Formats: sequence, structure tokens, C-alpha cells
Amino acid sequence: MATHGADSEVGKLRTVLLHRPGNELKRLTPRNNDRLLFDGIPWVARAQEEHDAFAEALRARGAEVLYLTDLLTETLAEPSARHHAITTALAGLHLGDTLRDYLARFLGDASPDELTDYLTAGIRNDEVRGGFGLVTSLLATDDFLIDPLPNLLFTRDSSVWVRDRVAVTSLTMPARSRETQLTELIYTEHPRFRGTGKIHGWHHEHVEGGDVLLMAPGVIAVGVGERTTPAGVERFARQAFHADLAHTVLAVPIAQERATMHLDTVCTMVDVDKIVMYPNVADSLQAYAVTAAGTADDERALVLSVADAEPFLVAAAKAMEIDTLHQIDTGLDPVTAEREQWDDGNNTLAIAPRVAVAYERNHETNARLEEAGIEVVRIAGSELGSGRGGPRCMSCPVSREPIPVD
Ligand SMILES: NC(=O)NCCC[C@H](N)C(=O)O
Repeated sequence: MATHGADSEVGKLRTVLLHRPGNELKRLTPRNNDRLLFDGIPWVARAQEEHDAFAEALRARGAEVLYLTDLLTETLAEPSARHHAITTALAGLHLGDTLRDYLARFLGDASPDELTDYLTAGIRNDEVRGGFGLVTSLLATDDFLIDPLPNLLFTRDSSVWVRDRVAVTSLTMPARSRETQLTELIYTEHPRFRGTGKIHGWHHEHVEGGDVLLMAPGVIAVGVGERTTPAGVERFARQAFHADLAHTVLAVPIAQERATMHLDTVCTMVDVDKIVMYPNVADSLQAYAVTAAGTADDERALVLSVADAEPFLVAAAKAMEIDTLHQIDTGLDPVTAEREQWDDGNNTLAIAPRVAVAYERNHETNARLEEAGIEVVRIAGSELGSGRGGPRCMSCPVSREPIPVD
């Protein structure tokens, strides 16, 4: 079995899970894009070109690229996995029995490829109209019976590998909650991942992967804001300690705003002791260091010790046992920083220590990264960025090499 797992943000990237934008993006309209968490209507063909170039840049550096839809289609070849996928996709109370039964038969007849498309791009009412009862007659023609999942693009958020375990997350926004049904199915049923230990899960308190940063082996920072809740970080910490995945979890409050929806929108690691960070929040960012006071057979019985809040960079350096966590600023001045933070200048994907993938448009931030000795692999993201996510958001590292010891 392939070995999977990651213990840092910067170990050389071996395997990464991506989602190539597909038909689900074609569902976005000016009337539904806010609800579906996109800031505009992407040009889909161009988004695909940009994404292909992103994947190619990762391959060129030696990473194996897995596509979520390939894994899903392979998973759906198994009858029990198909049954589970269909049942969970149709669990919504908006369908009613007649339509649910019809859709179960319709999806049951679909090939694995078609089923993947229905589960990711959704099904609109007018695509099945034809006398299937009261609910379909009363719903608007363009209502979705199964919602599309345009934010699948951001594979970072729906699962996170910590050491050799995978955490299926629990997404907060209704437009995204179904994504984790798919990641859970893949990690449970796909032959490549069979037997992988799991933590968390979509039935737990909310934690999103964009909030989870593996600062160093044993040290995990978790942003708490618009997406991850206080109860979510507590649950995550309990599970991480109980499974011996970490000795410290840093709970980091962030503003509950779209611009800072996840911790990785304000900072990302680019080396073992370097972080690119939005300077407009750097001074006020705090962290509560959480550790386990003792052990317990049951994760729920673990007593957590919570230190007083400290400046994030100080608390992180202490937990990581380094002298200083060096900050590289986004932008040049507060306005450029605000523009480049919005355009995911902070949201870099480290593919090795001191090598990071970044959107080309963030000139000033990229220049600062280079001044600090970081190699920047630039990618285009004019269309990809319309969902408000950068290279880190669009990637879930499945396997990284351990950090080299000096
Ligand atoms: N880790 C990230 O910051 N992911 C970006 C998610 C963007 C997506 N449109 C969302 O609002 O959830």
C-alpha cells in the first residue's frame, strides 16, 4: 500500500489531491453565485487551462497528482459505495418521497462516470421534469434537486492529512456540506486508501481544512472564525492528542469575514521557520496553546490545558521549539497588502522547504518571498481566483516527505 500522510506544510510534496474544475462551475449564475460562495462567474475553459498548468507545475516538481473525480469514479464502481453515495446525496428534506425514489432509480442506472458528474455538477429540476409528482411541479425549473459543488475546486477544505491519518472535515456553509460525503466515501472505499485511520468527520463540530496548518511535526495551528468553530477546534485537538498526532494545538481566532474565511487566507508556511503573513492582522493575531493534561482511554475524557493567549508568532515559535518564526509580509503598503491578501497572495502552497506555488498576480508579495530566499513558482489564476482561493486552497497534500534534519 502506498504510504500516505504529512507532518508539516513544507516537506517535499509527494502526492496531492486536486479537483480539475468541471461542469459544476457551469452551474454558476449571477443569481446563485453568492449562495454558492463564488465572487463572480468564471470562464470555465480558461479556469481549466489555468488548473492544468497548476497541476503540471506540481508534476514537474515530482508530485503525483490525484484527481478527486477519478478517485470518486473508481470508488463508485463498487455497488455498496454507489448505494451509499446515492442515499446520502438524496437525504435532503426538500425532495419528498416521490422525487427521491425517482432520482434513486435514475442515479442507480447511471454509469460510474455519469454518477460522478451528477454528484458533483448536481441535477436541476428541469433536467428531470416529466410528471414525477407534486414536488417537481411546484419547484422552479431552475431549482437544484441535487446542488452543484463548485467549491470542490478547493480540496484543501474537505480533508486534511495529519501524520498517517486523514481528517474528513465538517464544513460550515450549506453550499459545501455535501463535499465531505464524497471525501469520506473515497477515503473509506477506494482501494488505495482502504485501512487508512480517520479522525473527525462531517458529523462532528465544524472544522475546515483551510484553517488547519501543520506548523511543525506535532504542532498544529487551527484558525477559528467564519468556518471553524470553537467547539470544532476543541474536538479536533482532542482527537489529535488522543491519536498521538500532535502535542500542541494552537487555536487562533481570526475575523469572521469573507476576506479571512480561513487561517490560510492570512498566513501560510513557506519554510520550516518562515511564514508569509498579512501584515494588517499580524500584530493582533493571537493564539491559545492547547495541550493534553494527561491521557485517557476515551478522547472525550481527555483534560485539555489551555494557556493564556499570546501573540501568534510567539506562541507558535515556542511550540515549534525554534527561536523565531520569521514573518514575510504580504504586499508593500497596507493598501497593496489588502489587495494582494484578497487575491490570495498569502495562500501559497509549499512544495518543498523554500519553494512555494503562488498566483503570479501578487507581484509585491512574490517579490518579498524571493527577497527572503523563497523560490516562487508562479501560476495564472485570474479565473481560478473567482472562488476566492489560491494554490493552498486548491490542493490537499496526501503525502509529504518528512522535513530534512539539518
Ligand atoms: N482554504 C481556503 O481558503 N479555501 C477557499 C474556499 C473558497 C470557497 N469559495 C469558500 O467560500 O468556501
